[in-house]
Amino acid sequence: MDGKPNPYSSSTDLLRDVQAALKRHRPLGSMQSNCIRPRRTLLPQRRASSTSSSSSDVTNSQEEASSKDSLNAVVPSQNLDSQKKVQFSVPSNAASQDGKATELENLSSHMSSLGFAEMEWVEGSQIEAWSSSSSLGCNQQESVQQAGIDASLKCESGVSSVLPKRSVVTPDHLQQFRSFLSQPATQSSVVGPTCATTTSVHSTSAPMLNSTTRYSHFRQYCGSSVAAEPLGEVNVNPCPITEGVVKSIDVSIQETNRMPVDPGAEAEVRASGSCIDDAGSLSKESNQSKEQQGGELKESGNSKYTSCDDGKGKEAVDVATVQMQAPLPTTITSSSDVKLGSSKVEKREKAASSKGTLGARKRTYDPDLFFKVNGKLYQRLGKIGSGGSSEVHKVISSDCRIYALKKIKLKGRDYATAYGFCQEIEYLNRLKGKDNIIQLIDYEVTDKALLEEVMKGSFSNKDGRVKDDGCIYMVLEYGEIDLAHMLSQKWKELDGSYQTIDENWLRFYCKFF
Ligand SMILES: Nc1ncnc2c1ncn2[C@@H]1O[C@H](COP(=O)(O)OP(=O)(O)OP(=O)(O)O)[C@@H](O)[C@H]1O
Repeated sequence: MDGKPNPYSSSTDLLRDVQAALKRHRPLGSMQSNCIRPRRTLLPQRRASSTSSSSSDVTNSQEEASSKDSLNAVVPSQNLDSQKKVQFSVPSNAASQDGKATELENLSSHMSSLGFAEMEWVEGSQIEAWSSSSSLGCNQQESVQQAGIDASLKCESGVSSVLPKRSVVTPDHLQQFRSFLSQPATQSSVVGPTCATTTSVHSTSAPMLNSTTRYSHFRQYCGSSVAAEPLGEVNVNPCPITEGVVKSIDVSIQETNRMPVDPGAEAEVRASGSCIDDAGSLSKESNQSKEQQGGELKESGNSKYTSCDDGKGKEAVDVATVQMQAPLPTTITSSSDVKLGSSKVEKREKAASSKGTLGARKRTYDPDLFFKVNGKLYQRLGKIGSGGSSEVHKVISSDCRIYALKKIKLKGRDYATAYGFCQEIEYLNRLKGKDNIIQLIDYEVTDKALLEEVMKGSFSNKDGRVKDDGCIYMVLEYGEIDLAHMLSQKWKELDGSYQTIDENWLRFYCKFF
């Protein structure tokens, strides 16, 4: 036919070749899944014919072609278009697919002459699919140039991973592709995941994102709320952002150092200082007032800090109060100044009210809970015992020491008895520093004239009685046990027996009591 030598000498050879061709190019719809393998054996031929495609490209293209075959088999209505597109795409690829295309052309012509019309469809669809898929690979620059497309842009923008899935490259597709390429590069990030990082370059949301990120960095590393800088500065270059952060921090620090000393704060400092003094004296009197004093000290420390950090040393703040200062808050803004102002007023009112309360408590205390001896308060912990004219209580002092406080009521007693009670004080004073003697820590006789006579050794008012509600307070060392308790316990142990207390035992313990 057409004057060309007929390679098929007989119909048997022709049929054998046709069967071989059918095996190689049978549509996937009529084949089992494992029938794809013989087609892969043809890869060396295609690879040899292709000068620019890599092995991976060919493999991918072939697989795409297989899927294309199945698509064409399922949708035969596209057969006519496919045949047309074969004529469109084959010439561009025929040169590179020399052996394969020639063989298929020959087969096609012979099959058509023999009336195998379907063979032409299968062949055409196969070639079209193969050529279309291979022509859309990243390295198939010939087909890409035919479409007027830059292959590098296709590969970089990730189009290569999308287009091969399309059935055929039609003019509409090419037009869409051209319009796609004419769009700004920012949208390429939407198509290809590899360009996603470039989205923020032209994104309108990027400034907000950057400023937010920068603000969070401020909060994270500086812990201060600094006014946001203009967005333009932020988005031009990431480096200035860092500089801006540093500058802003410096500004905030300078503002901190330049904070003027508030006269009100100074007065507050002095007021809190005097309050400390008062509280210091009160701490000796009451533990409750001491707790309040601690709260007062904390407040004064906080309020004092802003005025003391001026670096000029104007404020003569004692070391103790400075050590109690709270850490400097890094947030210094106008709003914080307003808050500081209001807090100062509140603190002043609070200090005034607390000072009034402290003054009231300074004068009054619960006599059932506290004993006052020579201006010192002792809190009652419990009653130890009682004697003929007194009662002894276990107490704790302001320096947290435990004592025994003996209280002798003088009201209504005759003067001679009261005089005898006061002599006990004199004797204990004489035994100060002696071993095995309970030490007298402190004492107070409310009737000062009585105590003076006792100390002088004079006794003028023999028939008189103590008129006032006088008491004798004696602060003693606290003894765990005394001889009386030792003897009572010993008698309990010997109760019911005919034994008596061992004299040696009695001598031994009498040395300690
Ligand atoms: N310093 C002390 N430490 C511990 N307990 C004490 C102390 N002084 C007294 N007591 C206890 O208090 C109780 C009463 O003591 P107090 O001195 O009043 O007793 P008294 O001397 O026997 O009586 P009075 O002296 O009135 O005749 C005693 O039983 C004693 O156990």
